[in-house]
Amino acid sequence: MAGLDDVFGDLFSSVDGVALFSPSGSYYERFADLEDEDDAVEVIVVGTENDVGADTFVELPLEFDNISDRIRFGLEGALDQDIIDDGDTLACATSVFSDDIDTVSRVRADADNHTGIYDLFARSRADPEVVKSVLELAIELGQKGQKGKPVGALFVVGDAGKVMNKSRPLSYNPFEKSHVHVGDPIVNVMLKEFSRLDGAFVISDAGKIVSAYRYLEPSAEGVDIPKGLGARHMAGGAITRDTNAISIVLSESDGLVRAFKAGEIILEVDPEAY
Ligand SMILES: Nc1ncnc2c1ncn2[C@@H]1O[C@H](COP(=O)(O)OP(=O)(O)OP(=O)(O)O)[C@@H](O)[C@H]1O
Ligand SMILES: [Mn+2]
Repeated sequence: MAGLDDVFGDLFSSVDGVALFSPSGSYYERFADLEDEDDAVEVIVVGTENDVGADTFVELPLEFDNISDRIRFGLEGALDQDIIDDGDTLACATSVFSDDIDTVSRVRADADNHTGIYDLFARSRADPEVVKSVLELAIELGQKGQKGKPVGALFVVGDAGKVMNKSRPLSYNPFEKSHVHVGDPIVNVMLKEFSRLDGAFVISDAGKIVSAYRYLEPSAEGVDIPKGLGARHMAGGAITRDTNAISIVLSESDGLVRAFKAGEIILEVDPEAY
């Protein structure tokens, strides 16, 4: 019988590179030595922070709990930064069951299979930090709800002028004359408080809260949303096709947070998993 090394070895034989997801220092060191050899493979570190000081690094906006999202983000980022080429095969080493790396996936970086998860943060009109703050806020809101009750919310981020033109007020805008930004803890409390109210929040590229209570009126032709979801998701998806905004939607009915770009769902996260 072939040894296990022979069988599992196929997972990382003849790969073009190795992607290490949030490796510990000592784990990374073992690869750094390998890189100095003649038949060196490229070593890419992917993580929320470059703790190990790797030369080749792709920054994650958050530790995706879903492994395929995590790997896709890393590979789409590496392709975008020209670290790897379309068609390259990578051994992606990540942790699933503990903090240590315990899993290797052999993945081909296929530009045609592009999900847009990296573009959502790095190539949206809005500042990546703003996208990240809004996503975190939506996840937090999904975990806690409002006073224990599940709550829904719709955040439209970026291209605010155009978004305002494709929407109308449902009520007095509490952010009318204010200059407040997402990410500020007090503002986050206000946003959570106002999430009980109808309509969407409109946020600028730089994170300024432009309006609450906005009723979106994009053309929804040809926008598909999962069954069971309604007007909030339809409007949230469609506005990202009509404008260069992205949207982040927390569903009151199924509790999931979804991000839309160009009319498509790019990311779906379960707040309870964070
Ligand atoms: N065009 C719109 N613009 C802004 N907000 C909207 C729009 N349509 C609906 N909403 C908001 O979404 C809320 C929920 O609507 P609906 O139940 O149809 O959406 P949904 O997609 O099923 O979302 P959920 O999963 O949260 O129920 C409404 O009460 C309203 O506040
Ligand atoms: Mn609904």
